[in-house]
Amino acid sequence: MPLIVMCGYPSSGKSTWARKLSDFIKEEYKQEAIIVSEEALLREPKNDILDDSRKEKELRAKVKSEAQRVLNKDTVVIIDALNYIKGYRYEIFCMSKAVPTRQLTVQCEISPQQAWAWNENRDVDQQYTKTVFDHLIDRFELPDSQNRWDSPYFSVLADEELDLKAVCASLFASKQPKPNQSTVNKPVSEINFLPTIEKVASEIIQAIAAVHNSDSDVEEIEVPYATAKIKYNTSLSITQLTKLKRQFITLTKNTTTVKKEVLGDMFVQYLNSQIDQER
Ligand SMILES: Nc1ncnc2c1ncn2[C@@H]1O[C@H](COP(=O)(O)OP(=O)(O)OP(=O)(O)O)[C@@H](O)[C@H]1O
Repeated sequence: MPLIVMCGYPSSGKSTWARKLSDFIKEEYKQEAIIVSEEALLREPKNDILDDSRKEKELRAKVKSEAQRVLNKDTVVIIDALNYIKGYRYEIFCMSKAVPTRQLTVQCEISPQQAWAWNENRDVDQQYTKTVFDHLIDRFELPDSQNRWDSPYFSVLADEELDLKAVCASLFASKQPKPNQSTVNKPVSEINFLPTIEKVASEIIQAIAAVHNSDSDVEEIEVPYATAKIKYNTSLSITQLTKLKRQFITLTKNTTTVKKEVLGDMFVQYLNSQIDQER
């Protein structure tokens, strides 16, 4: 069943709306809606974790693997977390595709000033410190409805009600393509997935390696099998790129709906999202 990705500044109402959505889905659709809560997975005070990039990364990984554990075709899952990194949201999108299930994004779209005011009114043990709060706001990569992984996209402003009916209509309306549906472009899984993705990803990495070796001063690299370009980052070694290739293959190998024609662009988007996280 589908996945809802909550997103928003710290203290912007994500948990409040996640609970309301979950209740609405249970009441109106008689469906279980599990909330995977970042807060519930904290093993230390949240400011200590969010102030430490290694611990924060571990927390993100925990949230993702918990969502992956409960995500199946029968349960709605709501990820109630900051979800502020574009590349991380893209990884979640790949995870949904692998099930396959539908995914949508709900952003609590309030101003930093409003979020800080709500933060100050919380119980002290739930408050963000000013340093952590400002740091998160600075690094926030807002969702963009033009991105496939942020779409369908819904937002709720500070003084508004989220349109729960519209969210659910979008969530339950569109049926997932059947894995064996016959289409003009065969899904990769039907055309010998592993050799195909290996070949596409390896040739893309070779194109990046060629630029690495030539010492060229470029910002973007054109690669085969993709219309999107790679954002060039000299600090990313070929060993790291090869590791990212393996991660990408693991993420997408159970996918039944991806067509061969889009694999190259998917891999480029994956690499770019990882490169963004390295910056
Ligand atoms: N629409 C609203 N009007 C006024 N206060 C609100 C509103 N929505 C949430 N709050 C308050 O703001 C605080 C933060 O809300 P909530 O926990 O839902 O945010 P969050 O984005 O999940 O926070 P966190 O970043 O810690 O996960 C709470 O005290 C909550 O009661």
